[in-house]
Amino acid sequence: MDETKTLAPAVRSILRAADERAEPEGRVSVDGRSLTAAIEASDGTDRTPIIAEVKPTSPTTDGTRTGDPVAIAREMEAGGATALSVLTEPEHFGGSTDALERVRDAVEVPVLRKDFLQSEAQLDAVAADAVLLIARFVDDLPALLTGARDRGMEALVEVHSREELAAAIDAGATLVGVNNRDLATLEVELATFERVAPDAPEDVTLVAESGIANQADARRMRAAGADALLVGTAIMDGDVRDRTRELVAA
Ligand SMILES: O=C(O)c1ccccc1NCC(=O)[C@H](O)[C@H](O)COP(=O)(O)O
Repeated sequence: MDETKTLAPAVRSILRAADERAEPEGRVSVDGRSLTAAIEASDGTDRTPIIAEVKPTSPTTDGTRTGDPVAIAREMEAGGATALSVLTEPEHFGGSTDALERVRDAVEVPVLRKDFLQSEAQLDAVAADAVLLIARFVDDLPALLTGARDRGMEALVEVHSREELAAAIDAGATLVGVNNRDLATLEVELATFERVAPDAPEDVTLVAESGIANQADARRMRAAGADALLVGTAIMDGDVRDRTRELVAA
């Protein structure tokens, strides 16, 4: 069966657009800031590591959020974010590689590139400290993991099920995000993280992604084993610095 048929139409459209984007020229080489180390730096403190996402829009967002990505990123950092996630997908998320470059120049924390990468060549579109690799969309995960590492970037491997987690671990992933959003329906269920997390080996750094709306959700994900939380909407749709600070204090 064609795997893409089980995806939401918006996700199929995202993947088609990614496929049609021109391949970057050249090869990036990054002296990356470690996302894993930044998360681990909160161990033994009362801070919740938050990866705050600069998210102009998305298929499930009404309208587009205006605001300079750099100004937003600075507010996130001032609110105590451990790292930032910047969308580089232009057509469905309003992101750009230019926004990521400008954000990375403006902040000191690690910056994750959030996109829908399917091939090694796409890693070269922009220098980031880490890249998201969605297990479900990548044919050869070990090759992409090696490709990212060879360029000096960490990889956050995103999974949505216990089977995908097992495949990610087999491929050598050490930084894993469990997406609470089902890319077949776009529904968000925090129970997804709770179902998948117990299968993760102790030495894997685990990130809970999507649908974390408030401090109660943040505490729920931490109780289920999240080492860090990736949050977009709840931060973007309020006072960015205050919302970040609240989640860091959860
Ligand atoms: O957010 C969407 O609408 C979306 C739709 C289709 C594929 C992916 C999508 N989101 C990507 C993300 O990973 C989220 O932006 C990220 O986890 C933050 O989620 P949230 O805090 O719920 O904004």
